[in-house]
Amino acid sequence: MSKAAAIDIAGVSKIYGNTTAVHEISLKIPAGTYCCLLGPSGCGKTSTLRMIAGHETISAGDILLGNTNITDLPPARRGTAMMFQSYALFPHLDLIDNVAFSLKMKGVDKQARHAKALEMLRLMQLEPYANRRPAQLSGGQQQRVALARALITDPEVLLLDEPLSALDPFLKIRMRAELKKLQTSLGITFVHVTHSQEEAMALADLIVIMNDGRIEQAAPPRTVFQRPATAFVARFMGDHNVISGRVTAVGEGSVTISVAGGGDFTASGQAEIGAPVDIAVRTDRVRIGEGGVPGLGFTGSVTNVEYRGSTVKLMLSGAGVEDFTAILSESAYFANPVKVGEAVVLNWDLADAILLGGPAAG
Ligand SMILES: Nc1ncnc2c1ncn2[C@@H]1O[C@H](COP(=O)(O)OP(=O)(O)OP(=O)(O)O)[C@@H](O)[C@H]1O
Repeated sequence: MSKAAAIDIAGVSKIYGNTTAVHEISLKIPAGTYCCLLGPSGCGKTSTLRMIAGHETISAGDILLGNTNITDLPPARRGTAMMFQSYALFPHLDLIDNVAFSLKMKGVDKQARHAKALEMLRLMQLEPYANRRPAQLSGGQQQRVALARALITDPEVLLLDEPLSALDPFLKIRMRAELKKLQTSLGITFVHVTHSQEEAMALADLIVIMNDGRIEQAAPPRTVFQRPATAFVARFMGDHNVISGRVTAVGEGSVTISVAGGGDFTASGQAEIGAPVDIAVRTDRVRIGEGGVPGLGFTGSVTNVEYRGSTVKLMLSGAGVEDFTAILSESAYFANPVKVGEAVVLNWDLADAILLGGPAAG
């Protein structure tokens, strides 16, 4: 196997006619990283992956792999390999010939390419099926063939476009674990496109959250969860309430905001008085039914209760905030069960309310 390479994306844009799909993004992915490009449909993640692969021209900027500028290199000379969403296996070829295909294109003789294909099939625990055709395999096995086929060229970087999207939920979780194991054992750089927050959190060393052709945040999963950089990230990851208001007071490392027609809330961070800002409050850190500190809670009316097994999700509104979510442990909820329409006192700690950057709702 080759060694891993770092990827340096420097001021890269993708323009299709009059659509700018990717706006001058810059990102460094260290060698050997499992990187997930995450974002809603149309945010530009597939265009970014395809530009790294060389399947799409780069409208502006440069992409480097290690020390090599690959911007104008053809796909086969980049040191990357791509695994496609649909696997794109040849139905009339057996697994050996499917896996050996790219070596055949390179003119490698039959004996050598079959030996290498068998080695790849062994790595994927598919050796017993070497003479089968793709239709005679399960979805998970077909995916492993596609992986073997991508890895046969000893890439420094493996690019994966929604590799788990065609699998049923159980297989998805199993294959997710296998992908992680494979990346760890090969040690090469993986760039994996997904629209699933859960998948990115489970797999990535580095999550890159994209929105409308731009990078909102690039950070390890735990940082994304604990310190979302922007309101978009906080909402997209779904573990935070986002409250919009204007700064009315500043303290040592904290700000207090006023919500139009509603309450005042304090959060850690710094901003200028009068600035429109967003703050995030962790949904799992909200307590109910206790007296609290002003600015770190409010009295809300329960609009929905969802039982989720180990937790209970409450939806509330009040103090100018709509659709506020509180995730309580099952025991905390059932110690004091509240019903739709009841008024509930909510509160949290300053550490669980943070000021967000990026464009504020105003
Ligand atoms: N070949 C193309 N020609 C014109 N516009 C395109 C082309 N490919 C993509 N786009 C547009 O560029 C934007 C980004 O597309 P892209 O496929 O990169 O997003 P994505 O985040 O991968 O979305 P999805 O998750 O739906 O695949 C979209 O607005 C899309 O319509």
